[in-house]
Amino acid sequence: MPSSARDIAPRNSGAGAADGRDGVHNLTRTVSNSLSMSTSPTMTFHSPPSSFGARRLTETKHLKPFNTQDIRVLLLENVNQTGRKIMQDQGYQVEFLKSSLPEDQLIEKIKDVHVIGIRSKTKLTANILRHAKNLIVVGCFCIGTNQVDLSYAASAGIAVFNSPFSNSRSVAELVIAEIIALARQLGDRSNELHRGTWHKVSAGCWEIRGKTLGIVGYGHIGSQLSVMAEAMGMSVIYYDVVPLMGMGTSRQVDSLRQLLEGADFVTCHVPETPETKNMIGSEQFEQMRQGSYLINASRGTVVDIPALINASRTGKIAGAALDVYPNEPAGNGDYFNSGLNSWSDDLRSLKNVILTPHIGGSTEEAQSAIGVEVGNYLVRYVNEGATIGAVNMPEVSLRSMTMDEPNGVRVIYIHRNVPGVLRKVNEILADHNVDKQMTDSRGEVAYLMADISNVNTSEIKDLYQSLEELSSRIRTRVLY
Ligand SMILES: NC(=O)c1ccc[n+]([C@@H]2O[C@H](COP(=O)([O-])OP(=O)(O)OC[C@H]3O[C@@H](n4cnc5c(N)ncnc54)[C@H](O)[C@@H]3O)[C@@H](O)[C@H]2O)c1
Ligand SMILES: O=C(O)[C@H](O)COP(=O)(O)O
Repeated sequence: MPSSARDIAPRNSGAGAADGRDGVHNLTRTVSNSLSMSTSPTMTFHSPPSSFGARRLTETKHLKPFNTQDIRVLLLENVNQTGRKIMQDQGYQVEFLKSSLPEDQLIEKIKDVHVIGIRSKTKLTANILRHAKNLIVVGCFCIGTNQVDLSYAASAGIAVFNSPFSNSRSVAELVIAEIIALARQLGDRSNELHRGTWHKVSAGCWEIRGKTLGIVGYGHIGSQLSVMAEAMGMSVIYYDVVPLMGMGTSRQVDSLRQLLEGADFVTCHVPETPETKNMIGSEQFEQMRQGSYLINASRGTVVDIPALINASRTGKIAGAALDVYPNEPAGNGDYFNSGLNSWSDDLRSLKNVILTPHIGGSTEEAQSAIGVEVGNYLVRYVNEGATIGAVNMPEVSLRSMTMDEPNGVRVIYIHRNVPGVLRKVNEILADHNVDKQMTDSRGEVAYLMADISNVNTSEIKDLYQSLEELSSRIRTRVLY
């Protein structure tokens, strides 16, 4: 892969001479600058000279906009270096922080950036996103997207991407380890010997062969786990809100109650939603088998922790493993001593309860794969406007920008999904040759992408302004 950053950088200074669109370069800068003050940030890029564009498309994964150095990226929560490198290689200005940020600091930082990369801790609420005047895209370098107000982001023209399954295997493997660790009380034995006590015991310790695993939420993680558990001789039942084909000989049950009554180990793999909040509470612990085990590596809101403490004290459950908690801290350091949760001391005092700091997806393999996947989504969105993989926008892509066409321009128009918009947009585009166009909607937001050729430099500003003036507009981008 050629180093496109070096190919392009020198042309930045002499852009006009190289691409023959000298006047446009300055004009577009003016448009961009004035717009960056408005409530509707728009970014307009310069393409490389057309004679290079087509070649670059075949040689690199992404078409590189001309002024990549203008793109400002904020990466929080120690996003893997693979993702960081992908963006640095594009020439973007990348700021990297190891932890999340408190709301006030995040609001200050987010005002300036075009791209933000986060993991599960950074809450991007509507209140925070309202300040993100230049932001065009959010990358969740993880599976969960519950930390982002997805519908607000869409309504503000901000696309959100995640990595839907790159850490699924890591989570499933952790859960397998926990099933055995709980069955054999490994955590307690290890702690005892660390303190110097030899406590050899078989009472209450079991093989997992022949036991039943109940999986709540049979998605990417649940189904991986199902295969591994059966390979170790367990029977698997699962409960999910949608009918799903079971792996191996696993079997779907009709209700959560049925699962709880039939499983020796219950493990949760559902997303954080209003329906899954406290999904496992006092009533559900009552329905579980005497001496069974609970594992939660999904989200902290799914299990009612005081109810779990009670179930453990009464002996209803013989053990539990928690990887996720309500109110997780922004970075490494104090948690249970921080006074965030009233139940911390009670939880810590329980026998055969394994507590891990949200490490389900924290393996070298998973983090590196997530960095590559989300990094590529972000670059493709910034450079080409492609929304394939977005979790809050319709998925739209065209095969390539018309860089080999004379004066080719890509128009991206994110708009409210109301009648009559396409007619108005196409009236605006009517004087040009529309080579390709695709549009799709998702809920209240629609996304239109059109590649048009033969756009004279003097026409670009008018084209942009005309689209901006339509009442349906959420965001206009013109890439060229
Ligand atoms: N501990 C970690 O580090 C870690 C890592 C990755 C993911 N996670 C969490 O695990 C969750 C699951 O991950 P996944 O990749 O398997 O997700 P997924 O979307 O592939 O699967 C989730 C499943 O839950 C089902 N579901 C949704 N609501 C339900 C309900 N109310 N009752 C029953 N089933 C319901 C869905 O139909 C789906 O099949 C993620 O949302 C994330 O929050 C945690
Ligand atoms: O949603 C996820 O992928 C997991 O919860 C992992 O989150 P993390 O990247 O913050 O560890």
